[in-house]
Amino acid sequence: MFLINDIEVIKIPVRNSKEPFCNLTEINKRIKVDLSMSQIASKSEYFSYARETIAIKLLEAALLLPEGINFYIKEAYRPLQQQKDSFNSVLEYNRKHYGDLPEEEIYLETCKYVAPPEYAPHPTGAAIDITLINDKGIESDMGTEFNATPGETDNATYFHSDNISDEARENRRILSRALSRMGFVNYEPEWWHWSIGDRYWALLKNEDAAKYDVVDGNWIKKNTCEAMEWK
Ligand SMILES: C[C@@H](N)C(=O)N[C@H](C)C(=O)O
Ligand SMILES: [Zn+2]
Repeated sequence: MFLINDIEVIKIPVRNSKEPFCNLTEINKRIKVDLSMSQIASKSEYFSYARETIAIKLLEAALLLPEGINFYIKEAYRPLQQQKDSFNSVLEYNRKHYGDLPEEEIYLETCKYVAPPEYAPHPTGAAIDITLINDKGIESDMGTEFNATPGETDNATYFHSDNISDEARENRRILSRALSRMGFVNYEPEWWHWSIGDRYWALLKNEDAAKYDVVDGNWIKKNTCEAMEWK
């Protein structure tokens, strides 16, 4: 398993595709978005936007889900400043919590949970944080809360953790089967984090480069997908 800051990941070049962003709230009723934003730090108006390829592949994946089960997006695009703030605050927390560990290990523990801003996929529009929800609005049991940390869950946030119930394991399998078939890759320390087109994806898929560079909200505003007939 690679961490998001491993040398094999960060040495991958980035191509800077000009691919537009799509609002994931507009795609299909099988793709729902947590509009409360209550479990994320970002207040960005573009938190539900991702690159067009992600939107297209997500739609295809949604149609593979069992009847009555839907995708539930928690966060997609995240501004770079938010990524910096989150990384620094988790690093600070870990310094207090794991005070007796060497700084290098504290840094690695932080990278399991939040990517260093220099290599982070959310500010490029390549990553989504996603879970499952039924037609009655009840989220599936995935074994941990969304955005729990490996440290506080005895590593149960790891996708392949054996430290979860059979039901949660089956729900993770449902999530993975649909997303993996459409080309998404998972970040193993977080069952909810999936991407296409970032460095992590390029490494796992043997691609010679990542597709997307960091953009800001002004760029997204000028480069949104044409309203298309998704459904
Ligand atoms: C903080 C969590 N939701 C997340 O997105 N982690 C990954 C590793 C990231 O920051 O890209
Ligand atoms: Zn994520």
